[in-house]
Amino acid sequence: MSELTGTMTVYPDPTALADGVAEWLTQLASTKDDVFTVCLSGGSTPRRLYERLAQSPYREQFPWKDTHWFFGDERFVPTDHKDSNFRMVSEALFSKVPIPDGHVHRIVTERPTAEDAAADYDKALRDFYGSSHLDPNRPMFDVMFLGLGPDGHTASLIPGEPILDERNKWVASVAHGRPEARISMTYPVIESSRALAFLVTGKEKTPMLRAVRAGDTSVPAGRLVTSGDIEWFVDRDAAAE
Ligand SMILES: O=C(O)[C@H](O)[C@@H](O)[C@H](O)[C@H](O)COP(=O)(O)O
Repeated sequence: MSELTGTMTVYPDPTALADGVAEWLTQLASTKDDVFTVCLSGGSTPRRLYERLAQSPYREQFPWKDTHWFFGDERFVPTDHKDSNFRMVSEALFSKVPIPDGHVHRIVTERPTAEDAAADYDKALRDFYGSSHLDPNRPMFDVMFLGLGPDGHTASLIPGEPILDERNKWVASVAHGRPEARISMTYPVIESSRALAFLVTGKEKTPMLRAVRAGDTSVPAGRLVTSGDIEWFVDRDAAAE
């Protein structure tokens, strides 16, 4: 049983959650005296956070020049496609704040196959990390943002997909993503984070939120194992309070 209890902060609604997490991330980033690395999630809940970060006071306070941005997963679509996570984050955040060139590390989907795109990003991560061995004492990310699907998926660690058993690759393709094939980080690299920050809103998530926090390893999110911090940022509906 892997305990994912962590710390849960309950906000009245998704708007308050976005502001609270923006504050948390800004404070965390400001304590780091060197490069700060954030891995982003897709989904509607994280989008509110990205939009809030682009507004005052975070727009002025956040250390954009010291931060590198990564993607935990991506849909295998062009970057101008409505389902692209990169497009979503670009519209919500990247286009509105002063991020230095080379600090956004997107999953390049303009490749012949999802497998090619995954292999490219796998190499890019290893190059950035500077090694092909993930040292538990040197996590790759300061913060890994994760959503939670009603079926217990997170990133594109989707029930029934071979990626759930992938322990060597850092990035793999997911043939049966919804609505398209996907590219996703695997467990080892997602777990190589100082903090896993789950963003969960809505009544439909309540059962899975409770199950995963209680350590239900029958679903993908419940199988995450980390020595880092676990932060649950949820709204009142998801917490069913
Ligand atoms: O690319 C994606 O869509 C995410 O990787 C996915 O794992 C998402 O985080 C969950 O499906 C929750 O999404 P919501 O927060 O929108 O419910």
